[in-house]
This record gives sequence, structure tokens and C-alpha cells, in this order.
Amino acid sequence: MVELLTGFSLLVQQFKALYKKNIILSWRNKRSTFLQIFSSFFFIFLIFAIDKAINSSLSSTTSYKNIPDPKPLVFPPIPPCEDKFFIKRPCFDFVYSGSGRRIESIVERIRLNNPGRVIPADKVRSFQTPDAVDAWLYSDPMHCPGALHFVERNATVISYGIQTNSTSVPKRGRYEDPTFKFQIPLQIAAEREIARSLIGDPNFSWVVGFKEFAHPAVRTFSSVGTIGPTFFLAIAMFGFVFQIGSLVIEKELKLRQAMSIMGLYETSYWLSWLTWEALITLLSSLFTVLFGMMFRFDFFLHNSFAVLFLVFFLFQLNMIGFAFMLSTFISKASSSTTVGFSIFIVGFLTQLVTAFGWPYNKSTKKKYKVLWSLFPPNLLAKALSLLGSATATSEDTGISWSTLAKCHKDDNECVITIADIYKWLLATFCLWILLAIYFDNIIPNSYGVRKSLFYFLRPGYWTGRGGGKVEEGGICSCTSSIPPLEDVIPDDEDVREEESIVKQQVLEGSVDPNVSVQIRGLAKTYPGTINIGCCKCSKTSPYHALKGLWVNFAKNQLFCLLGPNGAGKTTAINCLTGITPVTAGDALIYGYSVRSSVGMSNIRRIIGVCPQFDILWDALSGQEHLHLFASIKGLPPSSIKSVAENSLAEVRLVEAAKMRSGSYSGGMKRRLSVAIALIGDPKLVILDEPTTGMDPITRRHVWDIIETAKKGRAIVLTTHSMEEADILGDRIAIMAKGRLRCIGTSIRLKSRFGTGFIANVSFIGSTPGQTPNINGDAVASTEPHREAVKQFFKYHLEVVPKEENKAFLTFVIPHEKEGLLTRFFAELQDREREFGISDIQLGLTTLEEVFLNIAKKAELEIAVAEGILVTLTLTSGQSLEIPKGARFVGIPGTESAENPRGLMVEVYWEQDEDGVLCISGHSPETPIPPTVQSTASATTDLQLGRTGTVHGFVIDPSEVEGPNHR
Ligand SMILES: Nc1ncnc2c1ncn2[C@@H]1O[C@H](COP(=O)(O)OP(=O)(O)OP(=O)(O)O)[C@@H](O)[C@H]1O
Repeated sequence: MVELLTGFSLLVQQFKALYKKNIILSWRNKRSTFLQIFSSFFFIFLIFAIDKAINSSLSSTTSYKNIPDPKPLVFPPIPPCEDKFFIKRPCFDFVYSGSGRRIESIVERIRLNNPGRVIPADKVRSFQTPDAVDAWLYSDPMHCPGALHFVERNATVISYGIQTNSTSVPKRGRYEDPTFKFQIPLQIAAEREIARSLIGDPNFSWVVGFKEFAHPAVRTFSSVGTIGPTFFLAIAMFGFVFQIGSLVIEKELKLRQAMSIMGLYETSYWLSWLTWEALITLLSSLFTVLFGMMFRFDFFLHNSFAVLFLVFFLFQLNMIGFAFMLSTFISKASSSTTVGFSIFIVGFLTQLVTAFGWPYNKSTKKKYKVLWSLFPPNLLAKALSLLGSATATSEDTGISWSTLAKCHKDDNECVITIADIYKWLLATFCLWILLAIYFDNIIPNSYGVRKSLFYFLRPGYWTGRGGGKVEEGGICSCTSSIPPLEDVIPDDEDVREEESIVKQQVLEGSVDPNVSVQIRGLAKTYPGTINIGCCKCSKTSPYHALKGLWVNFAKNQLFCLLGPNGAGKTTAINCLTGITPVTAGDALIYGYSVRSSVGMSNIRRIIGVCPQFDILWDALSGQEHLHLFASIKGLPPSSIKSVAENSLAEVRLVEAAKMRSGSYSGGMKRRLSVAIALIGDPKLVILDEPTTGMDPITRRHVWDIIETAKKGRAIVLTTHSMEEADILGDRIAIMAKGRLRCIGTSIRLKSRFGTGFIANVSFIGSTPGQTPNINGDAVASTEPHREAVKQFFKYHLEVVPKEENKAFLTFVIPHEKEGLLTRFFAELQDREREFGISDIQLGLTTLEEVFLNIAKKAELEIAVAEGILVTLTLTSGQSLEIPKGARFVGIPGTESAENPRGLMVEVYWEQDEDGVLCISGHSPETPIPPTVQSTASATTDLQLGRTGTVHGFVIDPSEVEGPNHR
């Protein structure tokens, strides 16, 4: 036997294998990995394009340009009113108030002497008083950019006033400056003409020049700092959505569960994802900064490379941690895009709020800052705004490693620095990871299993001794009380005997060395839950899926568990593999208890499981699956390759070894699952319906593999194929409704539960060659023959037909009549012509029949216990209400002189595809035999039912068939 790795070396091996799996998955999913790493190029290009558009709209403003040597602006003219942004036509270049000849002449000269353009007379409007101007401006807004108010005080004094619309109005991204555009030209014109008028020289030289400061270009708008947060959030969203998707899909497809059963350490699992995503994030951040530099943004060129890189890296890492945490709440991978989109929208809005200065200012309380900083996009917005304002002008040197913890010298509202943001991002990242692990443990998994809210307070959790204790049901739902399980003594003698052997061994504390698994009264009740929703409460009642199993599985043997759907087979397997906790009882696997966490971790090392549904990664090949599971199992690294090769050869997948399992056929997937279950030489192999979906050739091949695998180990197999059970099973048990109904070898079951021999008699005139005429004469002619044959069977073998129709009769002949059969059939054959028989078929009972009988019996048991009534419609048209499952039913009111005890029918029951019992037909009405005690007169069941239907009365089959008849 191979020595498996343990402890730290196993953890490292598992980590490496999972890390490799993540690399392969990312490589096979190139498009999303490419987007994760390089999407920054696209977004930075967008920022670049937006920046260019903004720059071109700002290029006409002087603040944008470097002005080392400003030009003087001489005689700025009064512009035409149409030049004003947003003007209503007709408009006036200016209006004025004041009266008198001198004022009129001043206005006249302003018009005529306007530099470069004479202002037309109809473009100037006069008013008597300033109040009149105001009234006009108020009632006709936006028809004029400025007004002059003249007052002639005396011959040497003329005063004037100016009004302009000081609102700076934007147009196509530019702003109008009313002071320079309207106010100053009006002022110069008014003063010039007043001076000339007072001096009396109309040509008096009046030169006024304006000159702005020499200044470097000022970038009051940082594209990266302003629109960057949204774009960089979008970049991070790729990684965020892919990460949630990857984690949830492994949960949804139960891949994680499968790895856990194989003995996967949680630490390896989380570490493998974390380190891989950290690497992708690192590359993505590196390229973000490099692309930013490539597009020559001051933001990227002037701030230190390391500072920028850390901002993007820590932010994206934080988002990955956030994704880890959110993934614990999501159960469907398809929801990850919706979650990502919602986070993006919320992030966009909160980043807007952050950009407006809230809550990172001195007046906002600290608690709001703390709360706000818990959402990573807000920290990014703040960091980018700090880095943006640190590179606003060419004078600003940006933020370097040494100024990381310092506020910008002009920032009076500085409450947070880049260094603080780093600390916040790191701290919240750790918080998300811890919360992810915590929620992962306390939120019920797909089997409804979770740990208690305070599981981490148990010392056993940290020491590995007793920390595996789990609970069932949601956190916000209370489980209803579980009704006790009644102690039922099994009907079947073999099951009773098996139970007493196990109980005896438990009592004596003796361990049979030939026993691999000892199941000791294993019971499983799924707790009913009361889910308290916002509008209504939903309640489910507890369900006893396993009602106390006592059984030993021997070594070197295949134990086959059969049972109808819902019998509890998978539940039993899940209890053995630790997927679901047991409610009562225990199971020892090679001496280790499934109830103890230490026992369970030992069990995981010695079992291999092929689950009911294939649990495989579509993107991994068969070979990669085997390498991964062999590593998780702890096989020494040197042996993994050869073990995988042998396994592939065993299941005939060598040629498909390198093909992705997504392209495997159903049968190939099942074979791969069987190979995974057998890897690492497990001492107990559990195969849950391993041959489902296989063609007969492949199935036979897998049977060979299983047969070979029996040596040296115990195998538990569940199947719905009776042939498979018959061929492979050394011991077979049939379960129904959570209990073992029978146990033993195939032959024993057939002889005990098989109905014996089945004889099928068909009649001349009913076969295709002898099709009856349209009136059914030929069929009608079989009636006397059928009666004669029935009498013949009744007389010689004491059997009545199990099934009959116009074409044939089916008789079940019990085993004890075996001795009479040779003579009986010889005679029947001799009288074939006389009886109008066309064919006689005789067959042995099959395991399938045993199965159907047991399943039906269990169903009847439940039906009788529940006392459900169903309606039986007789051929006469009369309806009877009878208990579900009743076989012989007496018809009330049929007593006559001829039949003093009345008439009865035998009801035939069958199970539909859901296993529910329904009536398939009934025998002709026959007189109730005198041996029957319970008749209509003896029962009180004669009254009319609720619906007015008559109740039939149940007759004990033993009274009809006699005590020896089964
Ligand atoms: N998590 C659960 N919560 C409540 N009831 C459950 C749960 N899992 C299984 N059951 C119920 O327990 C019963 C046994 O289910 P189980 O899956 O063990 O049957 P099975 O014998 O494996 O059937 P199949 O042949 O269809 O696989 C079923 O009635 C099922 O509805």
C-alpha cells in the first residue's frame, strides 16, 4: 500500500496542485484572463480620449496655456450682442439711461468710435432712468449683455455706472467671462467719451491697455483624478466578477465538496485562490501604471511609480477579498455578473459622493469616514483624487515614497493621506478574508450543513480535535422539534439476524477483523425548518430519511445497496462520507467513527467516492483530474504520474487522457469518476450509481474494473440496475423508506422474495396472426378456454392468475410447487388444443421482481399506516372507497341466497414512475370464501363515505389464500 503524505507536506502538495489547476483554468479561459490583465489599456485609452476632448475645449482659455510673456490687450471693443452665449434675439449691444443732449452725444460717439466696428443705432436702446432699465431687464431677460447709466451733474461732472450680467455661462464646454468680454469694453468706451466730452476735444487720445499675469498652464481638471475612479473600478470589476464566478461554480458543481471528501485542507483551498488572484492582480496593476505612463499622463509620470502601483494593487486585491466574502452568500455562478454590476453601480455613486468631498473633510464625524472606508471603491476615489491634485500643475512634483504620509501643502481639508489609504486597504482586505472564511463555515452548504455561529470559539476547531461539529438548517430559520423515531423490529428474519449480530458485537466491544464498515443504528432525520421571510413564514416538517440501519460490510466484498428513489441510499452514503451529519447511531469505517472529526479526517484518507453525478471541471482533462485528486489524496509526488497513467489505462481513457472532460461522453465521464474514486488505493470505495448512462459494452468493462477492484478492499455500490447488482453484489440489501427490508446473497433474496416461477399462457385468436374480426368474435371465443385453463391451474397448483386479459393469463407458481411442475406442464402441453393455447412460457423470478415486491410492500406498509382512501371503480360501474394498498376487498350489499357472504374482488396495484401506488385493475367479482371471518355484516364500514361512495371492506389475504399461501 502506498504511504500517503500527511500534515504540512500534504498541505503544500495540495496547494501546489490547486494552484496548478487555477493556472490551467485561467489558461483555458484565455479571454477572461486577458481581460483581467489587460483591460486597463482600453480604459486608460478612453481616459486619454476624454482628456484630449476636454483639453481641446479648454485650449481657448488662457489659464490652460503657458503664458510666459503676456500680450497687452488694447482698446477691447464692445462685442456684438450676438457674441454673448445664450442671447435672445432681437438683442442690443448695450442699453443706457440718462437724458440730455450731452449724454445723447456721448452715446453717439461710443457707437461711432467703437474700435473696429461701428455699433448700429438700432443695437442701442435708451431709457430715462436706471429703474426703467431694471424693469426692462426683468421683463425681457437675456436681450442685452450690459447697461450704462449716465448722470450729468454739472458742466464739469458727468458720473456713470455699469451693469453687466455676471453669470458665467457655459457653451460647448467653454465658459464666458462677462467681465473681460462686456464690462471692461463698456467701461473704457464710457470713460473715453465722457473724458472727451468734458475736455471738449473729440479726438483726445485715450489709450487703456490690459495685460494678464505671466503664468504657467494650470490644469484645474485632472482627468485621471476625476473620471479615473469609475474607470479603474471597472477594471477591477473584471477580476471581481471572475473571482466570484470561479468560487461559486466550484461550490455549485459540488467540486469543492468532492475535494473535501478526498481530504482537502480548507487552508490549501483558500490559499491557492488567493495567491493566484494576487498574481493576476499584481500584473493587472503593473500594466495599469505602465499604460498610464505610456499615454503620458502627468498623473502617472509625476507621481512615484511604486506609490501608484501600490494604490492599484491594494485596491484590486481588496476587491478580490470582497469577492471572496460575497461569494459565500451566492449559490449560483450565474448571479456573479448581477452582483458585479450592482457593486459597480453602487461604487460609481459612492465615488461621486467621495469626489464631492464627503466624508473626507474636517467637519464630518469620524464614524462616517470609517463606515465609508469599508467600501473599497471609495478609498480608490479618494486616493486618485489625492494623486490627481498632487500633479495639478507642472510645479507639483506628485506624491513620492517620502511624501506618502503627508498632506498636500494647499489642502486645508486634509484628513487622510495615501499612507492611510494603504493601511485601510490592507486592513479591510484582511477583514474580507476572515469574514469569507467565517461565512463559508456558518452559511449552510448545498446539503444544508453548516457550523455553529461561534464555532471558532471551540478549542477543538484550532487543535483539529472536535472542531468538525456541524449543524443543519439556515442561520435565520429555527428548526422545528424532531419527532422521536419509533423502534421497529424488522419484519425480515435476515435483517433481524444482521441487526442482532451487529448489536452483539457492539455490546461485547468485539471487532470482527473481516468487517470494514460497521453501521450501528445509523439514523438520519432532515430537520424541518421554519423560515421566517419578510412577508410569510414557510414551514417544512422533519423527515426521517434513515430509520436505524444495523449492518456490517465485509472486507474484500462488494455490498450492493438497492432501493427505490428516495429510499435513503444517497443519504446513507453521505453519512459515511461525512457530507451530512448523522442524527443518531454511528458508523465505524475501519474502526474510525464518522461522528468524530478526527475519525472523519482519517476516514477521508482511506475512502474513495464516485458520486451519483459527475463532479468534474469541464476545462480540465482526464489526466489533470487524476493528477489533482491524487495530489489532494496525498500520494507521493514521484508516484502520481504513473498512478494516473495506470488509472487511465484501467478505465480505457488513455486516448482521451489529454482531452477536456467537457467534451467527454456521459459514459467517459462516469469512467473518469470511477477512476478518481479508485485513486490512492482506498480501503473503502463508495460507488453511487457508477454505470448510469453507459452503453452495455462499457458497462461490462466497468463491471470488470469493479470486480478487480474488490480485492483488498470493501466496495459499497448503489445501483438501479438489477443485472449489475446480480453480477457484482456479494451481498445485496434492499432499502425502502429508510429501512433495510432484506439482506443476503442474490440467490437467497430470489429464493426468499421471488415469487417463484412465472407462467404465461396465451390463447389462439389473440396473437397477431390470429387477429380477431372487427366484432371481436375470435377474442370472445377465448373466454371459455381461459376459464378452463384457470380451473386447470387452480385444481393442480392452487394458483389464480396474477394478471389476465383477453389475450393471456399470467400465473405465479410458488417455489414449493416446483416438484409438481414437470408433470403439470406435460399435461398442459398435451391438452394445448383442447384449451386453445397458442403458447406457454415459463420463467424464473428475477432480482427485479424481488425489488419490485419489496418496494411495493414498503409502499403498502406506508399506505396502510397512513390510512389513505382511494376510489375503486368496478367493471359494473359501482364505486367503492377502499384503503390504499388493500388487496382483497368485499363489496357491501352483494349478499344473496347464492352467495350468502357476498362478493369480493382482488385489487391489483402498481407503482407509477414516482413510486406512488395506484390501482392497475381488479379481478372479476368472486364469492367470498366461507373461511373469511371479516365480512360486511361483521364490519361497521358499510356506511356511505363522505362523498356518498360505499366503503369496501378489507379481507385478510391469509383468510382467502390459506395460511400456507404467500
Ligand atoms: N437535504 C435534505 N433535506 C430534506 N430531505 C432530504 C434531503 N436530502 C434528501 N432528503 C429526502 O430524504 C429521502 C432519501 O433521499 P436519498 O437521496 O437518500 O434517496 P436515494 O435512495 O438516494 O434516492 P435516488 O435513488 O433517487 O438517488 C428522500 O425522500 C429525500 O427527499
